[in-house]
This record gives sequence, structure tokens and C-alpha cells, in this order.
Amino acid sequence: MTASDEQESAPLLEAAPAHSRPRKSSYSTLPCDRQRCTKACTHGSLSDPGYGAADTVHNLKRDFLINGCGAGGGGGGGSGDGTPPRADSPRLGMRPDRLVYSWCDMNAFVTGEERGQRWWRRLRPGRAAEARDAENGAGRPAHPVKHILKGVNGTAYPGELLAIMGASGAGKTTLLNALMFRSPSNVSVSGQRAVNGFPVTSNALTALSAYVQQDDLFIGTLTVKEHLTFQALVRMDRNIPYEQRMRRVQEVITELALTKCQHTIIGVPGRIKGISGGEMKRLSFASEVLTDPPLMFCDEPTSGLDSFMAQNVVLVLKNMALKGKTVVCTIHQPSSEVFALFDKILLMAEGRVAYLGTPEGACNFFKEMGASCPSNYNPADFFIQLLAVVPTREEACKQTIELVCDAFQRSEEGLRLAAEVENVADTQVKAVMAGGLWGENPWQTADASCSPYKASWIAQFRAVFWRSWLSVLKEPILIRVRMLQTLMVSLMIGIIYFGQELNQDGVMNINGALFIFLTNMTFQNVFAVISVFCSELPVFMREHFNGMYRTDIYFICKTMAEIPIFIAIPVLFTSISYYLVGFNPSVDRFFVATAIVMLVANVATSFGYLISCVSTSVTMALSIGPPVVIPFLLFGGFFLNTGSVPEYFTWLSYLSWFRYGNEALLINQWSGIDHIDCMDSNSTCPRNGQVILETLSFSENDFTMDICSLFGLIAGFRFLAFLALLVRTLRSD
Ligand SMILES: Nc1ncnc2c1ncn2[C@@H]1O[C@H](COP(=O)(O)OP(=O)(O)OP(=O)(O)O)[C@@H](O)[C@H]1O
Repeated sequence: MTASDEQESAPLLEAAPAHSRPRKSSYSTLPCDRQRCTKACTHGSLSDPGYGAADTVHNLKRDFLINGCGAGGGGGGGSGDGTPPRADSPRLGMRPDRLVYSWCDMNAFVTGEERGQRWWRRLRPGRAAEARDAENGAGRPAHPVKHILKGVNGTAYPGELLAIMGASGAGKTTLLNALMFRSPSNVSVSGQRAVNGFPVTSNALTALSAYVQQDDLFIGTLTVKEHLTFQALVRMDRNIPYEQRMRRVQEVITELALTKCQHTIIGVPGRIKGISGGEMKRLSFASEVLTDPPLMFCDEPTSGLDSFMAQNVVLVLKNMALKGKTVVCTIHQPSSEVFALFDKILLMAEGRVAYLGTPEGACNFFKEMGASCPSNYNPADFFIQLLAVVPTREEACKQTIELVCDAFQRSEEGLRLAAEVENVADTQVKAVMAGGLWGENPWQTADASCSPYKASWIAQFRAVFWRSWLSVLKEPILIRVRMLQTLMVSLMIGIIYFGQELNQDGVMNINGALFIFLTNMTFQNVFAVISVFCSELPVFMREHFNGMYRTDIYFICKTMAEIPIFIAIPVLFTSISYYLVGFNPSVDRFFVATAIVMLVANVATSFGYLISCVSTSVTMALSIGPPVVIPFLLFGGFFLNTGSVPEYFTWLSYLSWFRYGNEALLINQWSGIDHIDCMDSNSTCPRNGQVILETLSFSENDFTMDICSLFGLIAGFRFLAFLALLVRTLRSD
């Protein structure tokens, strides 16, 4: 590119002094090469003036080894005077308070592959080596579609509020997700992430940090206070007493101006009216601030808030920073007042770093490049506009961005930063090589044994069960709508099939009505589970990845809390319609029929869980649900005689709850019936119950087997659903 090209493509920079004029280079030729980055990043860039130099390194590392990874809360394992912890001390029992988080050479690619596909490709014989080689080369996946983070480096210090800024699509959220190990499954990330100079993994980071994500996800039937109480129960350190947790909940409610709506239902947009959008934003923020984490990440914490509330939220972040926390947030167009609260800013453009340093330094940097921020102009707006890609001038804007990013790497500030990082890294590498106190990485040694969960298994169980129970009670789809639905359908069936008699016509109608019982119980439950459980899954996923509770606990609690509903509905249904239709009048047969319908309802529920857990969205679950249920329905013995099932489908018929339910209900109905009125001498008229069962290829001897099979399917489908959920919640390190 010639000088004139540069001027044309970057009009804002035309006045830049010759010495600071950037030279064109690509991210792959960064001065900080891969090896150096690894060293610098993983061994720390602890050059913060407030912490500065070797003493700081020593102190932070000492805190680390004393306090370790924060699964617990109270006592640390060390003496606190810098001596290493005793061998028997709970070294990992308390989290350190001051953390330097650094990241180096972060690259992110959209792969066009979901996580499952990627695993499959790696597992395929002959492809594993190819995939590994490809992914090891500069972290570039084998089939990248788009490069969205390009060699991003940075450091966030305790006591500082670092704001990541940039135009829409610059890569802010992608960077934050990558820093938190929360990238979507179709995004492949590489790079080093380190806490106080030690490489950190997902579990360890989860235990130390909080992450306010851009979209607000809640169980909408809870009130604001119930939600925060639940958060306090599972997120605060395990040895904090209940009263103290509740005091903290109240504090946060006041701090974030949620007092007015603390007893209001959160709501589900478009379904249940609840608190306002701004209140929701503040609530998600409150949920994270509750635990007072040493490391805090917020993605657009102010979006949707008015300027006063936005400032309030940033003030809370600033106060956290002032207390020695490390706070990183992305922010879109902050007001001048909000901008003035930032200690450091990281400007991003097209997935690269355009500037990292103090806000004043940014003004000077751009001034030196010939693009000074006009007085009376919000510097944040100025930087974002300067680094935005305008649709009509795409090429020119991209060239400008490249020039700015290259210039930052070569600028005094950029070089000083790199040099400082390398100096500290060298000091630490020497210490590590000397086998000194800091020769061990607490994050790697901690990670295997370090749980990301703050609460014990029992405490998690109690809290999650409490919330699941509350949400079942308050979920209109589960209780009110389904009760009404059951009442209406059972009455309708009762009226349509009213008063059947034991004659030739009655046999057909009774068999039909029994099959309708099964069909209704199946579809009603499968869809109820899909619409409630499936739509709650994103909340579960986020909370699980936030280190709040385990997958098994969620699944067990959810299942247990819903059991009463899935018992009450079949009982109500059978009680209304059984005698209206005129089934076998013996009372014990009524109870057996109710129990069978109940079992079928629960198999359908388990199947609904399975469909929900293998689907990526409610829409997908609703689309795959009916087609998958149909084959099972066909093998029920009503539309196709059980004896006529093609051999190659026999295995599938063994999974059909319709088959077991239908056979059990028919045996319950017809066994012991010795006489059926036949109006004429028609040979197709069954003379007794035994003949009916034989005609359908059912046998009274199979009754116990049918009941056991229904129990087996309840357990089997539920176990598969749990496994599917478990696979979805595997953490990627
Ligand atoms: N999972 C994904 N699949 C495909 N493209 C993605 C994915 N995540 C991010 N991108 C793309 O990467 C680029 C950066 O996205 P990102 O969400 O990080 O931007 P941002 O700076 O946070 O924008 P905004 O301020 O609008 O939220 C965008 O072009 C976006 O379309």
C-alpha cells in the first residue's frame, strides 16, 4: 500500500505524524509471537503500578497458594505470612481476593460445526490426527468459516474497571465468552488464559468469577426475591450462615433499586407479564454481584437501561473495583459520565485490539495518529465511530482499522506493555525454574480436585428442589392449564363414549376408549414436558456453567418436583371418565386402570425429557416429538395387530409404551368377563373377554411383564435423557 492509498483509505489519520504512522501488517506478524505470548501470559503480566514489580508477584502468588481455588469460603490453609501451607491444610479452601487475569493470542473461529460434530470428526479413524494437526496450527480449526478474534492480548488488574469497547460486531462478546470458556459450540477458541500468571481452566475460573451475560435468563414464575434467595443459597460460600445470606440479598436489592419489585413475578416475555426490561437487567446483575466475586465479567450490563440506571450499574462495578476486585465489562456507547468511571479501556475492531490502556492514553494515542477527539465530544462515541465499519465504505474502514491496530502494537504504549509483560514473565520463569515457592501451578493442580460449585451436594439439592417445587406450583402450564385440559378431555371422552354395554358394539367402543386414554396421556405429557422443561434448559445450562449446581441434582430435583403433577393428572382423568364410559365396574379394576394410565403418563413424561434433552431448542423438540411418537403408537396393538408387526420392527415394538399399556388395560378390562352379548350368530362377535384378548394377540400371562416393562421404560428413557443432558453440560477446558 502506498502512502497515498493510506491517506485515501484512512482520512481520519491523514494528519498523523510520520514517526507514528503505522506500517501495514497482519495479526499473524504480531511482535508478540506465539512462544513469547505463552510465556508472558501464563507466567503473568503483573506490571500494574498499584501492584507493581516482584513484590506484587510474590504477594499474589502467596495469596494463591494460601487460599487456592475458591470452592469453599472460610479458612485458608496457609499461615498468611508468606510461608507455604502445611501439607494437611485445606489449601484450596478459600478463594484469593486479588486476581490479575491475562489472556494472550486469543483466536476464535466460527467452524460451522456443532460440538457433537466436532467430536465425531475427531473420533473417526484416520481423521483424528488430521483434526489434531489442523487445530494445533495456530489454533485454527480444520474447517474454519470465519476468523472472529485475531490474536487478542490483554490483562485486567485488581482494583481496576476495564471496559471493552468497540462497534457492533467488533468481537467484544466473543472475547468475553472466550475469556470465560463459554464460547458457543460452533466457535473454536485458542489462546492462553492465566490468573496471576498461572494457566487457568474452566472449573477454576468458574469458582473465582461471575459473568453477567447479555441476555437475561430466569425462571419467570419466581419473584425477584425468590430468585435472589435461590442464588444466595447456591452461590455464596458454603460456610456463610443463612441469615447473612439473606442480609446480602436485601443489600443487593437496595443497591440495585429492586425494592419496589422484590415481590413481583419476574415474568416470561410474551407469556407471563412481570418486571420491566430494565429491572430484569438489574436483576441479572444483582444475581452476579451477590457473591462479591474477586473477578467479574459483564457483557453489556447497561443495555436497555436509562442513563441514570446505567450509571448506577457502572458505579456498582466501579465500587467493586475500588474494593480490589478485577472487573471487565463490554459496553456499547457509554455516556461521558460512565466513560469517566473506567480505569482502562480495551478498544476492539474487527476482532483485533486497537488500544488497551487508560482513557487519557487513548485520547493521546489517537491524537498522535492525527485523529484527536474534538472537545465537548464524548470520547467513547469518537473511538467507536472511528473504529466502525461503515457499510458504504467497508474497504476503507477496514484499512483504517488495520492501520490503527498495527500502530498500537508499535506505539510507545503498546511496546511498553509488551516489554513489561515480558520482564515480569522472565522473573517468574526464573523463580519457577529455580524450583522456588512458586514452582507449582495451583490452578492446574487444583483443577482436578477443585469443584466449581460453592454449595455442598446436599445444599445444592435442597435449594434446587425448593426452586423446582416453587416453579412447578407457580407454572400455569403445568398446573392450571393441564388440570383444565384434563377436565375437559376426560369429560368429552366420558360423554362421547357414555354408558357402553358388554355387547358387540360395546367391545369396539371400549377398546377404542382405552386406546384414547393412552394417546391422550402420551401427547398431553410429552408436549407439557417439552414446553416447560425444554424452555427452562437454557436457564439450567447457564446456571450450571456459572458453577451453581450439578447436572444430576437439577435432573433429580426437577423429576421429583414434578412427580405429584404426573400422578394427579392421570388420577383426575381416569376418575372422571372411567365410570362414565362404563368400563369394568369392579373397584379394584378401576384402581388398576388408574395405575396403568399413571405409568403410561410417566413413560410419556420420561420420553418428553429425552426429546427435550437431545433437542437444541423448543421448536426442534416440538418438531421431532410427534413423528417419533407415531411408530410407538402404531405398535400399540390398536391400529396394527401385535402379531402382525414386521420382524425387522419387533425391537421397536418392545419400546412401545402403547403396546404394554394397551395390553395391560385390555387384560384389566376383559379378564374374567365370561359373556358378551352377541346380537346375531355372526362368527366375528367375541363371546367372552378371553376371545377379545386372543384376537388382539394379547395374553393374560403377560400382565406382570407389561407393568414391569412400563417401569423399565420410565427408568430407561429418563436415564437416557439424563445422559443426553450430561453430554450437553460437559465443560470445555
Ligand atoms: N456463534 C457464532 N456464529 C457465527 N458468527 C458469530 C458467532 N459469534 C459471533 N459471530 C460473529 O462474530 C462477530 C463478532 O460478534 P460479537 O457478538 O462478538 O460482536 P460484539 O462486538 O459483541 O457485537 P455487539 O456489540 O453487537 O453485541 C460478528 O460478526 C458475529 O456475527
